[in-house]
Amino acid sequence: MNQIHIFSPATVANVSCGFDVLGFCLDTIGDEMIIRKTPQKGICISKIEGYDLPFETENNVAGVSALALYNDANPDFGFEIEIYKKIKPGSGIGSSSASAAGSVFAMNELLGKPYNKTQLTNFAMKGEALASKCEHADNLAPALFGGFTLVKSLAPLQVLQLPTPKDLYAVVIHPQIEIKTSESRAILPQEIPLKNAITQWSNVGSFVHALHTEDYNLLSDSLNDVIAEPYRCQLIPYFDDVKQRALKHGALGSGISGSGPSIFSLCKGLDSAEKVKTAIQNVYSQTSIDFEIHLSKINTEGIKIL
Ligand SMILES: Nc1ncnc2c1ncn2[C@@H]1O[C@H](COP(=O)(O)OP(=O)(O)O)[C@@H](O)[C@H]1O
Ligand SMILES: N[C@@H](CCOP(=O)(O)O)C(=O)O
Repeated sequence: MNQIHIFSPATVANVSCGFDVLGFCLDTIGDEMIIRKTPQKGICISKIEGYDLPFETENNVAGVSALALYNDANPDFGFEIEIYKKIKPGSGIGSSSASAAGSVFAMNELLGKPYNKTQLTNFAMKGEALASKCEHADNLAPALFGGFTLVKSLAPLQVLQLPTPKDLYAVVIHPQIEIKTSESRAILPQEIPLKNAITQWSNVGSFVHALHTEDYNLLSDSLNDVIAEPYRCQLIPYFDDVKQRALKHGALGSGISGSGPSIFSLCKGLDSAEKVKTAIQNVYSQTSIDFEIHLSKINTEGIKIL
């Protein structure tokens, strides 16, 4: 095989209670990428459609993660990358992660799969660090493993794949403003009160338990963030209105998707998700802010070969 065409999905990181550790994968929005072998050695980004992003390998997250794998594998040929970008950069639904995970997934396939998913996540973290100014894997892991994931540790990297309750749907609303992950991280305090830490780790534990037991009430009760949301919500216009409206119309819970500005809601069943979608899109319809809205099943497969 000399060429591969993939769908690299958008992802929701943090999931309220799991800052930098929890994430899940969407199936209705993602980038497409075509990666092919080239006789000349090295990594080259030959095409980018959709958004204006750097072509230089070392300035594009897809290129940086590709280089990390390439330098380790050291093949006697090169790779050319085409990116068809559908996820707006700075969206909070893992735009950079889709590119970083996509390039290493595709190269691994073309090399005959020498690396496992954890190793691919490690290479992709080098690319993600270019965008976020620090390494984190909570978008990469769900893109590469599918479903819900928990990043147990970064060094050594340990990713746990969590179960996905079968009736779970996500609604993600994306007001069309850009929030850079690096800037949204910079406003967070470096230290947190013990009281908040206790609340947060009890929520992460109970959220993971709820996924295992398909306990939607517990899941709903655990979707609470006392660490990042109080600071980041100020960057997102009408955040409280969206959250309250989603809850009122039956969402299990809502929160900031990744570093924002997207806002996710988790819902039990398609009917409920459709009601929540209608209710929250009315919030931004009454303002001058453009938005996109996505209703998605949880994508348990992750990146797909097209
Ligand atoms: N292939 C790429 N896809 C998306 N963003 C990229 C890519 N390469 C570099 N970037 C840069 O990464 C930043 C967007 O990443 P980030 O702030 O993490 O947004 P998101 O939350 O959508 O991933 C932008 O500054 C963008 O120029
Ligand atoms: N844990 C990170 C997740 C960033 O996600 P993104 O989709 O905004 O890149 C953070 O909260 O900073």
